[in-house]
Amino acid sequence: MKTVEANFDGLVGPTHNYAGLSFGNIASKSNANAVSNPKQAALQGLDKMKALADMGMIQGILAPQERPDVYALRRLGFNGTDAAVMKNAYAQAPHIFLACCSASSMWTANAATVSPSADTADKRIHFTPANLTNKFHRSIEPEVTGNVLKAVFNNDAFFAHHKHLPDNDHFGDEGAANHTRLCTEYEQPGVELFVYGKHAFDDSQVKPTKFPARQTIEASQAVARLHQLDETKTVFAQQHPDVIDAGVFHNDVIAVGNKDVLFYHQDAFLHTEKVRQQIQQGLGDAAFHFIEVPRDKVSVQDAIKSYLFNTQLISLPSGEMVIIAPMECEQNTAVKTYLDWLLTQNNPIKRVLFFDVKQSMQNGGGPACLRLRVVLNQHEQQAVNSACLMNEMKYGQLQTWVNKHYRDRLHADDLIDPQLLNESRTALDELTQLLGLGSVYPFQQI
Ligand SMILES: NCCC[C@H](NC(=O)CCC(=O)O)C(=O)O
Repeated sequence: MKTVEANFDGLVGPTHNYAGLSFGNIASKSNANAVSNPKQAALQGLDKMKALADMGMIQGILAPQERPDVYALRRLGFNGTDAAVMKNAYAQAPHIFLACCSASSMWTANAATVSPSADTADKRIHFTPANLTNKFHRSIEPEVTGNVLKAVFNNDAFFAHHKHLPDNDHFGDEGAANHTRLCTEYEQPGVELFVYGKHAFDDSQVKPTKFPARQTIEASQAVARLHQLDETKTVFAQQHPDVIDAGVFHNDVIAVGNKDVLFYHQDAFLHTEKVRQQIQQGLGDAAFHFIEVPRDKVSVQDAIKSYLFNTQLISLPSGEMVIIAPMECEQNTAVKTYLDWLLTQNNPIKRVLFFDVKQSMQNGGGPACLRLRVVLNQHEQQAVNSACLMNEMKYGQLQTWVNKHYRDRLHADDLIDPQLLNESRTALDELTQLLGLGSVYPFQQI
């Protein structure tokens, strides 16, 4: 068994909806109040997972969270039965209520930052759940995310789990969406690239002025310390404030890397040349491919609309590198022309495959947002909870599970239906059995 990079995708939760919760994320804002289809969203996600498993990739499944989050609503002063909590919250504070209903844990690129054992001093894989402090609806994810990760990577000899960083904007952390690991072979020590949006403790540094910078350098540095990374192979790069202001709310909307390739937009970083030098230095003499997409071929606007960089750049078992892209890339002329040209060039990327993840895209989440990457060597592969891995049987079971429990139409007004909470809890209880997770949800622990 070779060392490989596995993808753990988030299962879309039964309350998937469009509430316009993410200021700075253009798709989320422009689809606010649209009617969603949780069933279709979950099935689209499963299809992508199954397709990657069929290509010979290790594909994992991460369980969604319990929503509406009545515990958060109780902390905010709503009381009575669960039904009363939901009804009163919706009547008195609809925005808070909707935030507590979001299925946003589906975007597991924001679940945690993960450092492979080849990069860490104690040679274990390190996980730090992201605190996601910048958005209230996401800041209520990290506890359960930590529970789920511990249930999937449940072996202290191989996996080290940290608590999320202090819940404060100074340590705003969005996880793997702002973290890329580059290397020659997965089992070799790599360079870990952390991309941040602002300095929290130094006002003299530039930062975006229109939209929030969700990740601070102080958070990235803390994660690097916790993960015991080699300083000579750790790079901190500032995302260009102008692209954050244009709607690039995470680095994975403007750059993606895999092995010896960094595929990024010309405007992604504030000091591009320095980033390139530091990466190259960290990797020593090894040949590296910087694929920079010029703005005159693909504008930042087209990159945001199509999610060209929110693609998964994966290495198949054959060694061939392919791009897993959303359909929107095929439909955007500038992007499709660029991709066709890219495949004719001398670089490791050989194919592009297009997937329909529209239900997720409408909230600003492309294929790469839906997955958390975990490099696993042979022993680590055996230590993972195998019930969380995708295969023919698991695919069938999960499809049946979704079809049984999920609605195919959900509007904001439907979210106060106490029946939806019951349906979700019944579904999640069954899911924890299917995935062998034990009790990870608050409703299972009371
Ligand atoms: N990595 C992609 C994350 C997308 C996510 N969208 C949202 O939460 C939108 C939810 C809504 O608007 O209903 C976010 O912005 O963090």
